Amino acid sequence: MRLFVIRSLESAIRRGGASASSCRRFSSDSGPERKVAILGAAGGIGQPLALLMKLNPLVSTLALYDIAGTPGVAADVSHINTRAEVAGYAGEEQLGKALEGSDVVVIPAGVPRKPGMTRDDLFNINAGIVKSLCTAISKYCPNAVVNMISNPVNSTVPIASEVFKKAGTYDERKLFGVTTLDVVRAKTFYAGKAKVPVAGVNVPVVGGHAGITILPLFSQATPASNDLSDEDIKALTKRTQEGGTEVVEAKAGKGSATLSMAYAGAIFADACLKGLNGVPDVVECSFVQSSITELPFFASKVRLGKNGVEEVLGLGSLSDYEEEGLEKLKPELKASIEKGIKFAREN
Ligand SMILES: NC(=O)C1=CN([C@@H]2O[C@H](COP(=O)(O)OP(=O)(O)OC[C@H]3O[C@@H](n4cnc5c(N)ncnc54)[C@H](O)[C@@H]3O)[C@@H](O)[C@H]2O)C=CC1
Ligand SMILES: O=C([O-])CC(=O)C(=O)O
Repeated sequence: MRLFVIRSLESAIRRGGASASSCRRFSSDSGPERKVAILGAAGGIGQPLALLMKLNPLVSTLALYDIAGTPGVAADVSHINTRAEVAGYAGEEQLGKALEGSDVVVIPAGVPRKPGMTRDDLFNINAGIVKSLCTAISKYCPNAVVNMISNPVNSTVPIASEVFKKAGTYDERKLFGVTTLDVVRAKTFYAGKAKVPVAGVNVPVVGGHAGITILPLFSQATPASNDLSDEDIKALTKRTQEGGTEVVEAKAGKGSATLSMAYAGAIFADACLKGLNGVPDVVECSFVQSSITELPFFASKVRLGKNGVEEVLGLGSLSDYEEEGLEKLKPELKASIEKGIKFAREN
């Protein structure tokens, strides 16, 4: 699954090189028609994510929406000779058209962090953006699977759930907070430390998507490593929890992770599409409505299917260090969830 981008690139190149018919739509080996909409598509994440989704052979229609700038991004991406038909939509009056008929809506709309800020500092601006976009989703594509990237994810997902509930369109199986970047980071950092090939590494990351609420479960990492000390595990955990801040500081005021996030977002959207298409055993970590802890939303492994979440998988057995991390994260995650719910109910 991790190789889909490379495979897509390879197959795109093969098609491009095969014959003049490469400009036709290829659906025979790509499954059913699937429309993906990206909201915030002209942004730092949105643009590379648009590129990666254009390379995904499961996508037949790609709608790129932003408040401005999307016609240029769409014209650019549309020249790539892959299956997806691309259209750009700019401004609120075009949002309905962008959303109509969407199977998957990916939302990287909103402001990113600058050094010194927490993700929660983005709440005041991004909560309103997410609320208005979700209101439009409930109107124009109420059955779509929603992939929420906009921060703070720990609050924006609960906001989305409340908006959908108010509109009478909430299906808890179809709302996902995208935490894939935490998994991507945990895999990379673990592979580097354990000196194992990164392509075969798996690490579940649970909890939420901010600071200590990000809880990588290195005790369940595969392949297992006996060479890592408790100190190594603590350092890996901290680096995963602060991966976003590492990028924000390195970018020094020019935003947060965009390229790695686009990669992670493309992996997660691809998993959702595979699930919708009936591919069995598609499992990814995501922040979803959950009853595996006492918190109403929680990130854990979920099995994806034709209707979104098919099964929220349990946490498995945790080390003492992870148990401690789990108890520590709960108050912060609970407060962020409640903040989102309160905002949506009062605004
Ligand atoms: N879930 C995760 O793991 C991650 C989440 N993020 C979050 O993703 C969000 C976007 O980050 P970037 O792309 O770097 O920011 P950016 O500022 O480069 O792009 C955001 C885009 O959203 C657009 N936008 C603003 N209001 C909108 C609206 N009402 N409708 C549609 N589009 C709208 C802007 O015009 C802009 O093009 C931020 O909130 C950031 O914190 C970033 C990295 C990882
Ligand atoms: O750190 C940020 O603000 C962006 C983000 O969520 C991440 O990179 O994990």
